[in-house]
Amino acid sequence: MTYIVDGRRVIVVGTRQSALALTQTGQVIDQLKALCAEHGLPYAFEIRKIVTKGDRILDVTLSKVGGKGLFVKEIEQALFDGEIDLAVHSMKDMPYELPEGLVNGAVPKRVDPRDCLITGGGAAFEELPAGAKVGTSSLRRSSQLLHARPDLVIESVRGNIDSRIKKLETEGFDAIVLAAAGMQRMGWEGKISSFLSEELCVPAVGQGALGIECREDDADVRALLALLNDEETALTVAAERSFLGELNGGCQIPIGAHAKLVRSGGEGAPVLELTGIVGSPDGSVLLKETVRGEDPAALGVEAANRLKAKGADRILADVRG
Ligand SMILES: NCc1[nH]cc(CCC(=O)O)c1CC(=O)O
Repeated sequence: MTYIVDGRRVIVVGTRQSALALTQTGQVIDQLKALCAEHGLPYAFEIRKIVTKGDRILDVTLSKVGGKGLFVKEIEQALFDGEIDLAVHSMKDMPYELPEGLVNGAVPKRVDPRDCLITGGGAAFEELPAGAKVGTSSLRRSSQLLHARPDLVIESVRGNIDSRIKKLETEGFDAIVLAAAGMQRMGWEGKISSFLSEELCVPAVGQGALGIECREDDADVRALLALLNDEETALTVAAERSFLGELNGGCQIPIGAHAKLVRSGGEGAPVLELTGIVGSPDGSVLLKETVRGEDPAALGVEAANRLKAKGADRILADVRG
């Protein structure tokens, strides 16, 4: 199955065709090439573009179709078929459970996890006029923004980040909410008007991080990817994903979580702090818990259980309908 050119194994990297997917895949390949040079590893890389079901129906309401894994199914099939050897995903779009035979080979260092606003005049959240029209299709964002500012009018805006930014003007929004990470990876930091603090708007699970999926039995690729893994990001993302798993969440559900290291592993085990939220889409209810501990999986479960004790299950059942 391995493909050799001039005595070097060619690692085929699968990607979706959106500008963001292509950009972040290219950035990961550049990092892998640098690691190969540094460690004297003989690999070459090739990109293979894959059109997923999610890309074909982007303009249909994703939440109605049941978005879970919509962007990853074809990519996983290509991994199983040996058509590709690894795939770079935005962590927040990666399903909680990977199929048997595939693993997340690396969690590279996370970039900015916050959400940000793109506005016409560069306004901060607090400066948005009363009744401002804010574009987001994320129930997590609408819940938290309406909780802070019930006067806002939230309207859905879909598509890739470039088309969402265009809709700021063409559809008369006062602001569009996007993940800062996507803007940063595209080199569009300059278009960010202001950031939403992690206290005001708890980010999506894994926001700002990537995951790199590969075959469990591909020893070459796993050894290479291990060099790209960032321990701090892997730990914090593990806590956030444990929280999401315990609440049975997908990406169309008003759940957010953000973990950070509050004591590095210098003396003893690293200590994590995890904040999780579950909210109603209209912002009338916003449940939040912050917990600290050493075990990421246990921390996610603890935060989820505390929210369940406050009624999170009922909110989620209402959203799921
Ligand atoms: N749901 C779409 C998506 N998936 C990943 C990112 C980029 C940010 C990231 O990698 O966390 C975005 C865009 C956005 O939410 O604005």
